[in-house]
Amino acid sequence: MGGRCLIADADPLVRAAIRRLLEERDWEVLEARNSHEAHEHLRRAPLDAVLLDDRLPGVSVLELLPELRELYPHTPLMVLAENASIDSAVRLIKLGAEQFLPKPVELPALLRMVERLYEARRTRIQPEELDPFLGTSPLIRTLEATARRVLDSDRSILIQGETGTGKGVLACWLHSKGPRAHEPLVQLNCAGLSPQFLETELFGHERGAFTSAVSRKQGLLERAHRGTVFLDEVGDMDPLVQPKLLKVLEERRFRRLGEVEERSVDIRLVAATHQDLVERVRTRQFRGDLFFRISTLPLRIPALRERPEDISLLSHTLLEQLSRELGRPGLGLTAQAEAALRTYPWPGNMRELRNVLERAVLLSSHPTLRVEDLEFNGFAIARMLADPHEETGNAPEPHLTLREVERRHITQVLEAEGGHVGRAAQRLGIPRSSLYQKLKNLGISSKV
Ligand SMILES: Nc1ncnc2c1ncn2[C@@H]1O[C@H](COP(=O)(O)OP(=O)(O)OP(=O)(O)O)[C@@H](O)[C@H]1O
Repeated sequence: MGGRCLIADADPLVRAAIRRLLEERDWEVLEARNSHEAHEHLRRAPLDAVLLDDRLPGVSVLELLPELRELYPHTPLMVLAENASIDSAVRLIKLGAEQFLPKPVELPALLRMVERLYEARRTRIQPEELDPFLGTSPLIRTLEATARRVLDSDRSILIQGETGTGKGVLACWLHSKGPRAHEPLVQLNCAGLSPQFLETELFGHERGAFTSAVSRKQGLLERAHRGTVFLDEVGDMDPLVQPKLLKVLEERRFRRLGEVEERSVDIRLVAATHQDLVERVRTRQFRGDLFFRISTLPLRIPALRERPEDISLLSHTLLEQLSRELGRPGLGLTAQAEAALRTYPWPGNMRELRNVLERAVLLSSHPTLRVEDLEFNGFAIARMLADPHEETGNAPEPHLTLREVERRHITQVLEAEGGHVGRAAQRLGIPRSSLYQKLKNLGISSKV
């Protein structure tokens, strides 16, 4: 028995083809031609899957995804993407897409993906059950030791790490293992929020505090009383709101908007950012006093490429979780697939690793995932290994010509930089013009 699926795509032929496919499997299908209609359907009744065209008329999918993710956190959102690059795919996933499928859509792959994600919802492991310290590398061992030391303190914690390293997972762990575990954990992502929205979310407001404040609203701080507030992307917090947060941390008091009386509150702050906050303080985008207040207990999560020795263990653990969730227990990896996973630089870190494995579990039908199954949106990891039948890892490959080594290295760096030639040139330490010359000579396309 299927669930209810919304197809949001302007093309009637695409909608009709997907409708036919899903209805044959007993799904109830709804259609939307633009973002407005998609919102309408979502508002009316719960859905088990949403397929969104990345060029849906109306609001851009980059704005629509975070909105839908926030409003309907448990609905699987899948994007049908035309010409998606690694960069844009990482962005889509980060914004809340569960998966994406390149267009033109392969219908059997789509069906498998929708049905398996639907099944997986029932058995999904909750964030507080995830172990943020998987691995044996000195970097991750040190992180665990430091995190355990700061667990019982009431001081604010600042988690720093690149996108997708698991800052949210670590924040959940800190809450669920600490003394406030039985109190609420309230989360807010500060990125891109206007000062007024951020203020009303954090502090709440009284009725009539501003034109649209038709009723009173309790803020997140009040909801988190005695518990933990997790502020993600704190580096993006609007400078107008920063002094108000500082006051809460220093005095444990705040005011709802439009209220005269102050309220007292007892919270522990866990803040996270992927930005260099010292630099933001230097450029006056972040207040120095707030930085000192929140950074007494800093925790830095290493990027995956800083701890390649952990990737095999991480891959097996994630694969074990995913294959259970997706109803394919016991899936393994070939040695070549494992080598490819170790070789890839993972710009999207744990999120990307999880996504590549999830995609492979969803789409492959082999009991052991092969290097050919590890595909990141048109960029098959297999291509990184010139000869997919040969065992490779981080070890040097003396049989390669200098030209081949150069070609592979440039391709890898370019892919890690999402196809951005300027950034790749910088990383390779050569002028951009020289990199263009090399791309031409070596026959590498800059479009990844
Ligand atoms: N230790 C882990 N075990 C299993 N999955 C993990 C782990 N760490 C991270 N993930 C997965 O990676 C994804 C990203 O994690 P999370 O949101 O915590 O990262 P983040 O660093 O906060 O990302 P962002 O910078 O985008 O806010 C999630 O899907 C999460 O389930």
